[in-house]
Amino acid sequence: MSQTLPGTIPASLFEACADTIAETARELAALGWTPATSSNFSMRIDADHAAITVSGRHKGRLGREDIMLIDLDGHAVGTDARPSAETALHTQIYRRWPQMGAVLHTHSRTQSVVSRLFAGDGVIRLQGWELQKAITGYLTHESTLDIPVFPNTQHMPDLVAQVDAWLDAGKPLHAYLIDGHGIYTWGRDMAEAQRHLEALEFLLGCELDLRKSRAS
Ligand SMILES: CSCCC(=O)C(=O)COP(=O)(O)O
Ligand SMILES: [Zn+2]
Repeated sequence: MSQTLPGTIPASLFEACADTIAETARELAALGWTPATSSNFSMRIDADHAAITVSGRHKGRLGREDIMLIDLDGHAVGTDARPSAETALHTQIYRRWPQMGAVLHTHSRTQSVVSRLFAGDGVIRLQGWELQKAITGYLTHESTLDIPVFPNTQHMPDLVAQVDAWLDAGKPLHAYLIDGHGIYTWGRDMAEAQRHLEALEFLLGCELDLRKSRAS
C-alpha cells in the first residue's frame, strides 16, 4: 500500500504517529487484548486528519504500511487502503473534542465478559477504586465514573448515534463498552489514552471479580 500525503502534512509527522500506533498496538497485543485482527487505533494528525489502522490487519504485527491517513469524515486520503470498519467511532471523538489526540479500541476477555454482564444495566458505575484517579479529571476514589454499555451493531451510524445521545444528555464520557465487543477510550495523546485503557481494564477486572465472589 502506498500513502501519499497532502502537502500540509510532513512525512515525519505521519511516520511518527504511525510508529507510535504500531508500538502501542504491539504492547496491547502482547497483553492479549487484540485477538484475531480485532481492535483499532488512531492518532490525530491535524485539525482535519487522523492516522488510523488499515482494516483487518493483525494489530500485534503492524508496520508503517498498516497505518493510513483519513479525513474526519472517515474517507481515505492519498491511499486505496480501507480504513478500520469502525473508523466512524474514531472520527466522532476527534470531531467532538478538538483537544483529543488518540483513540484506542480493544477486545480483551475482561472487556468482552463485563460488557455482556452489564449490558442489561446499560452502564457500569465505578466508585471507591483508587485507580479511578488514573482517568484525567478524577481526583478521588470517591468520585463516580460511569462507563456506558451500548448494544452492539454492525451499523456504525447507530453506534455513533448512541454515543452522541449520551453526550448530548450532558453526561461525562471517558470510555464506553459495546456489548459483547470491546471498549473505546481516548486521550489528549497516546500516553493518556493508554493510561486510560490500562486503568479501565484493571477496574473492569475488579468489578468482574467482585461479581464472581458475591455470586459464590
Ligand atoms: C475480527 S474483529 C471484528 C471487527 C472489529 O471489531 C475490530 O475491532 C477490527 O476491525 P478493523 O476493521 O479495525 O480491523
Ligand atoms: Zn472492534
